[in-house]
Amino acid sequence: MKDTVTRNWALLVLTLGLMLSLGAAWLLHFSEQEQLRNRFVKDVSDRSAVFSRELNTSLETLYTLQTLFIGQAIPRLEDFEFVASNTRARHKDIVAIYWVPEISAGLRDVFERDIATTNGFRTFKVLRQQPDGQVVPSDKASGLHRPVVYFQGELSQKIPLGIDLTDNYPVNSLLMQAKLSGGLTLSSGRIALKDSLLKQGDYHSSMMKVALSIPLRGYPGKVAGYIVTVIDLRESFAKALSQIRVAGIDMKLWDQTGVQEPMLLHHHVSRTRLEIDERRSTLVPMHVNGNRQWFMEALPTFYYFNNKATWLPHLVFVLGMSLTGLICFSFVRIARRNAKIRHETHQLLTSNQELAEISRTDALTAVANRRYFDEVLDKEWKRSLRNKTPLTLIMVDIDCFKLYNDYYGHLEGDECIHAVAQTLRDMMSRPMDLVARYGGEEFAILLPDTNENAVILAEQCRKMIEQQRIAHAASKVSPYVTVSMGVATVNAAQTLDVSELIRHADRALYSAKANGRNQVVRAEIEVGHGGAPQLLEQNPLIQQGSEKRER
Ligand SMILES: Nc1nc2c(ncn2[C@@H]2O[C@H](COP(=O)(O)OP(=O)(O)OP(=O)(O)O)[C@@H](O)[C@H]2O)c(=O)[nH]1
Repeated sequence: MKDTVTRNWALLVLTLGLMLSLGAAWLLHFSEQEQLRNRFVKDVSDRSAVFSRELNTSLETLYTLQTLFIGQAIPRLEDFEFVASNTRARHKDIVAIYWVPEISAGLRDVFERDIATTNGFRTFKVLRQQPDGQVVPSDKASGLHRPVVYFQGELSQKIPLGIDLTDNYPVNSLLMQAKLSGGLTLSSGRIALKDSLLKQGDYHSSMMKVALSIPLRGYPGKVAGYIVTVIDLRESFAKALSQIRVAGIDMKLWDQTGVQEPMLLHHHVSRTRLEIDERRSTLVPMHVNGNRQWFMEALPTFYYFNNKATWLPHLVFVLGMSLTGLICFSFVRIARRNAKIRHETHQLLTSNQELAEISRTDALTAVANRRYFDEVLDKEWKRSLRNKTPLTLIMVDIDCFKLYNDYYGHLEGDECIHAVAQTLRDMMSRPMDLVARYGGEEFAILLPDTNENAVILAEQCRKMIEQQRIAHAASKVSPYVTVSMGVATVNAAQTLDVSELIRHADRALYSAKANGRNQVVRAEIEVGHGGAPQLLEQNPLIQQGSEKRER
């Protein structure tokens, strides 16, 4: 029972410990992840801000090219190249710059001549691309021309000078939007100028490009123009990211202007090149000039979070479980120690009981010894006094026992004493009746709450012993072992001493002996006015044994 309680308590402590440890570890992990998440959003916002700033700075520098057209309608190639190459030197993400004037077909000849004259060219022609890919001088009679006149940039971006961009739909629409907005205008998505024009060449599809235009005014005859640039977003990213060292995040730049499907402009792959944790991606709006809605999508790799997560939640869990284990262990140890103490106490109690039993038992006869008899007599006497109940004492003595010893020897004598004691004990039916060895071959029987009728029991005992037929060849009374008994019954009184009871029972026994042994004699006692008991007569009313001998 106690073991089950201990086990249940230990289980309860274990369960609570497990729950608390798990809870604490989970809370810690959760708050740590929350912190990492916030840090991630901050990192992404920082990147997006730096990237926007870098790109805007590059775009804004294009306004400087407008200075070329102050005070003159057609700048010289030399001047254009100087300003454009300086701009590109400062902004590595600008890979090419074009000047694209807008002229009416009627003014084409004048314009071609002015370009040639301004730059000392032998000739300059506005070109158009035929369906077979061949480039020929334009023969358009009406409408507008938007030819590429000056170019500064990487050769991979170079297209034939003079080519009319009105034939190129995506670029042409970009120029018209720029004209409408009157400011910086970003193209929708990527436009590969050269591919669109020639459908051949050394264009690198991995290069992400964005076109920008600035409307220009001033040419006689209401001619406007544009500056178109090609921006390598990879460079813009690289430049921006070099300022913020955050590893483990993939970035995607999306254009979501108007209602169109989001268009992927650029995908920056993290240097770690590890697996992406899509669930934690986040979108950040970009603030880039050019009338477009761009978004930065940040996709963290598992590395980003795992690398920053600490071992603290694990440590808390392990420590919690260790503490729980320690408590359980101590609990079980204490319980075991208690069980051991309980067991030892029980053993001690049993031993004490055994010792007490031994201390009050006569070793030869296994009935109560004299010491215990005295103890019980005292208690019963007091009880008799309290309850006003009679108390009877029977003194028993084996007849002619000296002769028995002499005849059979002491060992046989011991056995005889043992047999008589057992017979007397077996005759007692009530648990409170006590048979004790009073000394030598003499016994005392204490019968609480018993009146003079005790002589009947005494006589039955006497008979029973005689009927045992224990041979006693030397006896003067009978061929078998017999006993004489003296019975005394009193009602305890304050004035009476317990020794009186013994004395009267002794005297009655003496009478039984004197009267010929093998008989029961009852002491007649009366308490006088002075309180002293008096033995009125010793009544040998119980007949002697049937087989008598000469004394
Ligand atoms: N074997 C044995 N003998 C004992 C023991 N205790 C006392 N005796 C003997 O019991 C005898 C008692 O004898 P007595 O008191 O003279 O009386 P008795 O011979 O029985 O004669 P009556 O009592 O007059 O019938 C003595 O010889 C004791 O030695 C004992 O434990 N074992």
